[in-house]
This record gives sequence, structure tokens and C-alpha cells, in this order.
Amino acid sequence: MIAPSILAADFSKLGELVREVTKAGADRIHVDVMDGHFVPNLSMGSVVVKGLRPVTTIPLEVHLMVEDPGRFLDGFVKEGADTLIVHLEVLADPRPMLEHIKKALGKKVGLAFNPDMPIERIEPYLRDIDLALCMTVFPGFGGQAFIPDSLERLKKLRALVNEHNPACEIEVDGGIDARTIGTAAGAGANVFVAGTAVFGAPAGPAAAVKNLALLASEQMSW
Ligand SMILES: O=C(CO)[C@@H](O)[C@H](O)COP(=O)(O)O
Ligand SMILES: [Fe+2]
Repeated sequence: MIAPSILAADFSKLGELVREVTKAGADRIHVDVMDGHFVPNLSMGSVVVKGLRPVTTIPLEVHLMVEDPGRFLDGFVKEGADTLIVHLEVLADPRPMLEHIKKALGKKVGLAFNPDMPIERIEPYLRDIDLALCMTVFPGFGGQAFIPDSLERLKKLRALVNEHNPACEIEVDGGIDARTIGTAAGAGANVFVAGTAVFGAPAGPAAAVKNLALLASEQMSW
């Protein structure tokens, strides 16, 4: 599954671009939310989800790179978010929030973690989540290079997911492009966030979505 990240889109044409990737077969839209504290950058809030909701029928997933995600969940749900992804780094006890998103808010829940988080730390929560978001760059900015060590981490994560909750999706985020998507897929990922490789593609976003989906599907042998 391909999840174009709108962080790399031309915001003056956001609706048009989201319609284009939807038509090209994108599976979901990835919305990067940054608070300037958890990551050294600011991005967008629930108003963007509100604007995009009528534009596309595919799910909108919200990647909350914020210190205090609990403050913002209701607002994103109200505007039409389908999946809420929170970072393990900011949660002393993740379970209450994971359960709140799933049971009280009735939304899909993702748990994200940075490239320096030991994979074993995710294991206790795999049964509680719909999606494990393995950062393949340090969060905060688009256009960074995929961290090669991520491949070994993905293999470990795939083994743990298969053991505890095979329905849990493994999403990769950061530096995913035509060169890296195949190896990430081969190592165990099945959802691919791509910002620059979609919205910055010389051939255009539609062609990029189709090409990335093809390259990923050829390598998913696990
Ligand atoms: O969460 C983030 C960055 O913190 C990502 O979702 C980026 O937006 C991905 O951008 P590319 O690396 O694909 O350009
Ligand atoms: Fe993201």
C-alpha cells in the first residue's frame, strides 16, 4: 500500500494533488503533524484534514509527531481522520491511549517509533495496534535519506508481527523512493509512506504512485 505524504506537496494545489494520487491508486493519504517540540519543525493541524476530507474517499492517516498527542485526537477525529498514529517516545504507558483511540474514538491506531528505538520495545503493544510505523529517518523533515540499518530492524519487526498479530500493518516512513521501496518491502514492510518520491517526481505524482506500488509488490515475499 502506498501512502503519499502531503508534506512534500505544493500546498497551493493540495486538493488537486490529492485527487490525482487517489485516482492513481494511492491507498491512503499521510498527514504529518509536527509541533516544534517533539520534532524541530512545525507543519499542519486538523484544518488540513477538514479541507481534504471531501476531496478523497481513501483513508486519511494522521502521523502525530507531537509531545502531547492526547490533546489533539478529538479534533482530528471530528474533521474526518481514519487512523491516528502516536509516537512511543512520548508515552510513558501507551496502552490507555491506544485503547482510547480504538475503543472510545473508534479509529484505527498506529504506534510510531524512531530509528533509535529498540524493536523489542514495540513487542508488548503489537496486539493493541493496527499499524506499526517504523521511522526510516529521524522525524521532522521530508526529503531525508533512508537509514540502511532500518532493513535489519524491519526483519525483526516482521518476525514479531507475524508471531503476535499478523494483521498488524508495518509501515515505513522516510526516504522511501524507487531505490529503497523494494528492499523495505523485502524486509517486511507492507505500507509505504512517500512524500518527495511522489510529489517531487519528475514524471508526476500519478506515475510515481503506480511505479512505487509495482516495485513494492515485486519484493513482498515474506
Ligand atoms: O514523518 C515524516 C517526516 O518526519 C514523513 O512522513 C515525511 O514526510 C516523508 O517524506 P519523504 O522522506 O518521503 O520525502
Ligand atoms: Fe510521517
